[in-house]
Amino acid sequence: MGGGCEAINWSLHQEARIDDWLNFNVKQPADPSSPFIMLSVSEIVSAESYEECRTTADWLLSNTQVRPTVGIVCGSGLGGLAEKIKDPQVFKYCDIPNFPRSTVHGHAGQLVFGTLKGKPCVCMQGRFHLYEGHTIQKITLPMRVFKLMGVETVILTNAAGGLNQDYKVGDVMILKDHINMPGFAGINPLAGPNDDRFGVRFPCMSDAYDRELRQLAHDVASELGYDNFLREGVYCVVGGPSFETIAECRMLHSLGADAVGMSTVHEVIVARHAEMRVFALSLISNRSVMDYDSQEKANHKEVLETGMMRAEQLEKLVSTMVTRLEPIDNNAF
Ligand SMILES: O=P(O)(O)O[C@@H]1C[C@H](O)[C@@H](CO)O1
Ligand SMILES: Nc1nc2[nH]cnc2c(=O)[nH]1
Repeated sequence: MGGGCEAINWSLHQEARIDDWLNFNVKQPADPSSPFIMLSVSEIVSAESYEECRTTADWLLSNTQVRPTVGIVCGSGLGGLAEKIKDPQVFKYCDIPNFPRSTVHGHAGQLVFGTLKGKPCVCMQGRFHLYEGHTIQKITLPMRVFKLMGVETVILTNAAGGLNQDYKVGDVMILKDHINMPGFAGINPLAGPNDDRFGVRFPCMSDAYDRELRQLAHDVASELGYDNFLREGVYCVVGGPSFETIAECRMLHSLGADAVGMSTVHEVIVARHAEMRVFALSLISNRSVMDYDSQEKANHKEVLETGMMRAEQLEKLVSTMVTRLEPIDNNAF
């Protein structure tokens, strides 16, 4: 087997069958006014291409003087962090070229540029999820836009169910690792042709959650007196939007997951592919139901309420961490 990409020698018969498939599956709608615009295979393959991300980054950079080095993603009910940004410049997602729309209650749907304790940053007040119907490339497009704008460190927050029975509602879990359940079925933001301008074909994920940033979080939390509700564990992402069954919670916990959510991991994979540093935390907004006799029921209202209850401490923790972030020394080896 040659070292490089082996040219595929399609037979005439195979090429004919591919043409048939393309004609059948990606033909233009019969009725031109049809709302269902069929994408050609090349458009599907190139969706959220480098050029699209570059267009979005250039549009944003031409509309703000801020040159962010830190990118923050606010999860459900955690958008208050963006309110702490000084001299904010706000862009609604619907006004940003190629950006999807936020549709989930508790996700404002705007990008906020400014400074956090003097550090230039950009904050997503609301994120995108697979269950909203967005493609996995679309929900992770902001990560690539962050990279192209010069962001070096991303801080991701989310609300998650507590699988670990020691966890209480309101605890904050630093992510030390993740389990990408959709990934086992091939739902991975890096699937498809790799664009080397973003990163390598097979990026390592065993170091996804920056050890120094995790230690910084522990140090800051101790200084702030947050040790009593600070945890560190494994986050498992599922597709949603339905919450887990009892059997699913028990399975995920037996697999080593401490918390379960519906986001974050896809963003982490793309951020690490682009070699940005990653720190992520989960607000444990509800305890996953593990017992068939339990009366508890996971619900989004509780998720948002817990976010409001813990918002102030989370904002203080993250903003203090941002103050202490050191620029990445690109000459370090
Ligand atoms: O964006 P995050 O992961 O914080 O949102 C969580 C997961 C679901 O989207 C929602 C369920 O309540 O909260
Ligand atoms: N999948 C999932 N996501 C959540 N987000 C907040 N709570 C939960 C939960 O219990 N399960």
